[in-house]
Order: sequence, then C-alpha cells, then structure tokens
Amino acid sequence: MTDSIRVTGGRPLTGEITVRGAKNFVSKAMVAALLGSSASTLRNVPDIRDVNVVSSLLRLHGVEVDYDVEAGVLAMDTSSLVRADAAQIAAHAGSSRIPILLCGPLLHRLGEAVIPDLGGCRIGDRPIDFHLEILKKFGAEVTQMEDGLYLTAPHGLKGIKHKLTYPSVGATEQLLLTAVMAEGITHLEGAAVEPEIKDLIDTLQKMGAIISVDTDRSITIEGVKRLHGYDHYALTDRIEVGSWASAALATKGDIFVHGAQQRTMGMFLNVFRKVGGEFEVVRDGIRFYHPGGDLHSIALQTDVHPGFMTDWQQPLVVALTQAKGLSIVHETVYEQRFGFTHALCQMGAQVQLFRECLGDRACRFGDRNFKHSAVISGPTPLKAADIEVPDLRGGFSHLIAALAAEGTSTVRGIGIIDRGYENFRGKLSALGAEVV
Ligand SMILES: CC(=O)N[C@H]1[C@@H](OP(=O)(O)OP(=O)(O)OC[C@H]2O[C@@H](n3ccc(=O)[nH]c3=O)[C@H](O)[C@@H]2O)O[C@H](CO)[C@@H](O)[C@@H]1O
Ligand SMILES: C=C(OP(=O)(O)O)C(=O)O
Repeated sequence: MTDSIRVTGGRPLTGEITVRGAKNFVSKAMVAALLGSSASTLRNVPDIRDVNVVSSLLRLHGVEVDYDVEAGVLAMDTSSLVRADAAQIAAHAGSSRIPILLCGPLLHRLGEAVIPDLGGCRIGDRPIDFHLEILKKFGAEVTQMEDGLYLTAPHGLKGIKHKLTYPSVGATEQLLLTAVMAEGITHLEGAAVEPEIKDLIDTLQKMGAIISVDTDRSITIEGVKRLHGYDHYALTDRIEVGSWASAALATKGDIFVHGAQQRTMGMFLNVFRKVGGEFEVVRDGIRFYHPGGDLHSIALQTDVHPGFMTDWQQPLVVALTQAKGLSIVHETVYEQRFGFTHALCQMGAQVQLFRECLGDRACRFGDRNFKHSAVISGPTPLKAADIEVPDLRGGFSHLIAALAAEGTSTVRGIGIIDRGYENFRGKLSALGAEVV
C-alpha cells in the first residue's frame, strides 16, 4: 500500500462509522494476559499496528495469539511461555511504547525480561525514569543493553509504597502490572486515572487481582500468587472518536460514531459544545455535527484525566483554525506537541507558538524553553498543500486540514496513522471524502 494519499477537500464529511476498542487499553490488556496462567479473550479489538506489534512480542514469548479481525476477537493462550530470543526482540526497537510494560509480567512469569528500545510518537522527550524507579523499588535489577533493557529479579518482587510526582499513565500501568503478583501490599499515590486505566484495573480484577481505587488518586493492590485468564470487552477509543468529531467540525460535516461512549468523553464534549459543535448522545453512539454559523474561539488547556486529553488537542486545533477570533491552547502534558501546526500554517492557518504558559496556570514546561502554547487566529480558509505526517495525531490532523482545504493535497507518510486509526481510508470513503 502506498504511503501517501491524495485528498480533495472542501466538502463536508457526512455519514456513519464505527470505532472499536481503545489503542491505549487494548495493547495493555494484551500485556496483562501474560500474567494469567490460562487463556484470555479480548473483544472489540481494532485492527491497528500497535495490536500487531504487541501480538508479535507475545508470540516471541510462546503465547499463542489468534486474532479474528472482523469479529474483533483476540484469543491469547499463555499456557506455555518461553524466554524470547533477544535478537528477535531487538528487531521490534522503535515500534511502540508498550514493550516497557512487559517488564513486570515477564519477571513474574519467566524471571527475566528483555525489552527493546521504545518507539511511540516523538512529541517530547518521553523519558522512562518513573518506570525504572518503580521496577527497581519492587526489586528488579535493570541492565542497559546496546539495544534495550535486560531485567531480572533475583530476590523476587515485593510490594512497595510509591508516590508519582506526575500522574503518568504508563508509570501507573507499570505499577499495576507489577504489583498484582508481587509479594505483599503496594500503595500508590498520585496515580493517573484515565478511563483506559480503569478498564485495565477491571481486567486485572477479572483475572483474580485485588485492587482498590480511592477518590484521591491513590490505589492499593494486594499481591496474589496466581492470576488466571480473562474475557473482556474493551472500552471504545475515545481519542479516535474525538478525532472524527473534530473532522466533522472542521469540514462543516455530520458524523455518527457508533460505539462512542459519553462517559469517557465528558471534557471533550464540553469543549466541542463551547466551540459551537453540536452532538446527540444515543444508546449506540454519538452524532457530532456542525450546526451552521460561526464556530467560537476558546481558551483550552490539555491535562491528565479528567481534564482535556492531550491526544484530542491536535485534531481540535484544525477545527479552531475555522473558529472566529483568537483561540489559546496550552499543552501541559507534552513539551513538543505543536510541530504539526507548521503544515497548517503552510495551508493558510494562522498559528503562533509561544514558550510561555498561556493558560490560567503554569505547567512543568513554563521555564524550560519549549514552544508549548499556541494562539490560533481564525477563521482562515485553508488551501491544499503537499505535507508530511509528523506523528500519529498530528497525521490525522493533517488529513482533517486537507479535507477542509480547497483543492487537492498530498499527505505523505500516512503509514504512521495506521498505528492508532483502524481502516481510516475506508472510513474516509464511507464519509464521502474524495481520497485516492
Ligand atoms: C500507549 C499509551 O497509552 N499512550 C498514551 C499514554 O502515554 P504515556 O503512558 O507514555 O504517557 P505518560 O502519562 O506516562 O506521560 C505524561 C508525561 O509524563 C512524563 N513522564 C512519563 C513517564 C516517565 O517515566 N517520566 C516522565 O517524565 C512524560 O514525558 C509526559 O510529559 O498517556 C498519554 C497521556 O494521556 C497519551 O498521550 C498517550 O497516548
Ligand atoms: C501519543 C500517543 O501514543 P503513544 O504513547 O503510543 O506514542 C497517541 O496515541 O497520541
């Protein structure tokens, strides 16, 4: 399949699509399956590259993985795990961020873990210091290899008390996946509480784990000796839903998203409404549409859950180029998530980036010289351009901009988008987009 797409824009996206399970949950649930001594079944699994990458890593450890793409059912049999070949693991370097989460489960089941260098979107430095600190506290010994990490736990893994200085999603998951089978009790303060983490906790509980979540970002886990497999239906990908909603707004369209779940999208829906978009929630999904008239500028700050998620930011910014007045977006989760706006400016948008925190509160990046605030002046007509996808959400944003622009754009490097958007080409066609 070619790595570029030609998009003739200027027509509204209208119609119905279905969004399946969340990239940021499904991949973690697949890692959790490793902890079970019997088979697991995960449902509502989307056909995205991150699922393929994790399937391949599981297979290298002897897991039998069977994916029925159409039904969205992934069966994982973990009854005969084996130590993986380090060279084969290293071949997965740079493919995803998920491998770091294999540490705890592999240490519990095999006594060692070989982890390739991580991938994921380059939207900031993305260190793994929190992960390593947690693993070492549990008793892991970590060796930095030329092309990844090697971990052992010569004295076993024992429960810890830990406080996160920032509610990192991955570090919270790292702690959960390690603590459930560690000896004794683990207590975490400052945990991330994203809906995908809640679904991971539900999955682990089905497997036999004992986990209590308090209202103050604290989580207590009582380690157990053995976990079994699970059968779980994944929550919908709220990032993909928000991306299509932003596409509806930017193209003056009307999109019904089957599978969209209001309970995971509260802050997005508030912002969507303030910008001037309308939505209707029904049992099977949410209809997002542009009601006509002007869109309104807003001031917005990305944040950890229950705030406005950073992964919603990039697609929404494209819609904000069509809003009347000055919008301010302060990105507080990643220090370098506005690179994608260069292409928007090339297409006629007016976006200025600032090093200062332009929100109503300062964030970790305020004194660190990163352009992490944006002022978007609109509405500006967009014109077609030849653009290169920078990262997953930035790439989808480029597609939205091309769909909203007059003329035919070439969007290159779209393979990145397959990492998190199932069959986006088919969905675009179903919504009446002119893409080849
Ligand atoms: C696969 C997956 O689920 N990816 C999601 C996950 O990424 P991920 O789990 O990588 O994101 P984190 O929540 O860990 O990162 C948030 C912030 O914490 C910092 N940090 C994180 C770990 C660490 O050891 N040290 C450290 O400083 C990061 O640089 C970043 O500034 O949550 C992000 C925030 O909702 C989402 O944008 C990603 O889509
Ligand atoms: C940043 C993202 O993902 P990852 O953590 O997999 O790079 C994302 O999904 O927007």
